[in-house]
Amino acid sequence: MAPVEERKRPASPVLDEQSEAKKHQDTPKPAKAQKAPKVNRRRYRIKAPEPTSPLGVLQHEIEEILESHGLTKQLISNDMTRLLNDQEVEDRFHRQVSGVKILKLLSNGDGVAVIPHPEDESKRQICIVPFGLPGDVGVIKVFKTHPLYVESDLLDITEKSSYRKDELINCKYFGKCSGCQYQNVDYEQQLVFKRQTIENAFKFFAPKLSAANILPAIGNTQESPLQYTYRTKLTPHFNLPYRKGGHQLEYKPNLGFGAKGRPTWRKDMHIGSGSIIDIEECSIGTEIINIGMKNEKQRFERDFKNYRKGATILLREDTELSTGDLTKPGSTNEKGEKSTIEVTINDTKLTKSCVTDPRQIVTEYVNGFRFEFSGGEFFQNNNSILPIVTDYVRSNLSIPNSQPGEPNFLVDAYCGSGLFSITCSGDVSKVVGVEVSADSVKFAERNAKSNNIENATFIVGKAEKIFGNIDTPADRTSVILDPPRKGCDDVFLNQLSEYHPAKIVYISCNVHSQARDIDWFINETKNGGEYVVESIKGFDFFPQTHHVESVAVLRRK
Ligand SMILES: C[S@@+](CC[C@H](N)C(=O)[O-])C[C@H]1O[C@@H](n2cnc3c(N)ncnc32)[C@H](O)[C@@H]1O
Repeated sequence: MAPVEERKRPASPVLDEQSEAKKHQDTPKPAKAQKAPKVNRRRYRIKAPEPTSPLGVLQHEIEEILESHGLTKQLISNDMTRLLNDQEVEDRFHRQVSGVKILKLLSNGDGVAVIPHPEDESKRQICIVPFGLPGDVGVIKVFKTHPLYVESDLLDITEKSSYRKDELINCKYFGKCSGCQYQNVDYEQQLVFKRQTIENAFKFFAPKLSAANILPAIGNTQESPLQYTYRTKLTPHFNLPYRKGGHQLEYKPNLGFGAKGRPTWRKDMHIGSGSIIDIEECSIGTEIINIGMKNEKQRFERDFKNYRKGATILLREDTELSTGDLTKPGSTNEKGEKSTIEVTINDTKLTKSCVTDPRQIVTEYVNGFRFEFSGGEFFQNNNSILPIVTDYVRSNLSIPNSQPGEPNFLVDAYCGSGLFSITCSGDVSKVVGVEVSADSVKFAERNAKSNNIENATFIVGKAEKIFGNIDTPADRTSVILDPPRKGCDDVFLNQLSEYHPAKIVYISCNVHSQARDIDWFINETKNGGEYVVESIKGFDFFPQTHHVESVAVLRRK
């Protein structure tokens, strides 16, 4: 293959907030009169966030709010060095405010409001209010200040949003646990919020495609068949305080999930105020995962004194045919017996158990295919939606204007243990999967074999290197991309463009990096301009949370 032109995306834009804060740090020092005692002034350290990380996305969302309220960055910027060095200023800033109206939702599911500045009547603050819904009016407490926004806890709701249906809440920890954001929103409305998240992602991160008005309308978000009890993996964790001399801990630390501040708006909720909430059960986890949680919690109550530092506990659902190997280790109850449950799906009896060892082999069934993978490696977490997603991806691989009998090929970049390679193998002549984890490739090969798939091969390596090994004709090849949250890098996108496949199906758990990659691929790579974005559609892998998976289909014009 000819050498690929190395074009690079520009580095992260320098944040205005950085220069703003730097300005405050650089204020001239007063002229030396007499030697004053040295005061150690604390400086605000600024890290430029990765543009498509939650903090990077927030920069765009703040800009949009400012624009819609006729505000400028100067009107909302906070002098962080003063705040860090003057207790009085800090007290003024960290305060209770009433009558705060939530204006909109951020892509991370938090509400956002504009509140008065505590020092200057002409200024305002952008205030993030977790668990606030657009239209809610309430009392908040500001507890942390940043250069361009403040964080708060929702203390009370005085006027309810029309979206708010608190009677739908299914979990006693909702409203404090950082896991779910939307339990009190109709499921149909959750799907609408997620479509809006994708629309915003393309507006913010695909500015050229948006300005050219050539993106398709974002499709309706595909619902998940299960809206609770769907998560096949949970990872509760605990922290241990530092103990001088390694003294044993006398009290049991909380084991569960992170708390989202200290909100008090749910008057029927009485749980402690630690940074980790002690969780007994999680309503989005599957039944066997919750049984595993109960077992591991009991074990932790007995063993916590033996731990020297905090840890995360793996809970991963394992599904075996009831006639299969049931001797595998799994979470055990207090009598030392392995916990299992029996379910029947389409007349097939299955036994479910909960794996806690990251090195143990886990089994899952998707669309009649059997998958094995290491408990600690990546596998999708909502089994109920996987048949729908894999069918959708498969149906979008077909090459336009194909004649009957013409061969077609599939390259599955970032293939993991072969989920898409295997479920889509029936429709193509040959599949090549590539994956950086040698362990996952080992399982992809094993999964192809155990499912009697003979047209799939797998390569251990970086997706960026794959095109040197691909010999299938590009105009008969579709490429699946399913990268981690950070998306694809420039080297990969340049190579993909050079290879010039007939179809690209880009699956992503971070719609922001997906939008950025598609904009860059089409506008900045050699052959990118020859592609059209055929469709973009969200899939709700994580009901009750703000997360959305997005599938974008690109084809050569
Ligand atoms: C979101 S997962 C998708 C896996 C698979 N498609 C599935 O659905 O099960 C992303 C995968 O990309 C792999 N990965 C990360 N960086 C990579 C790279 N540079 N080249 C190839 N694979 C990579 C990870 O190990 C992980 O298995």
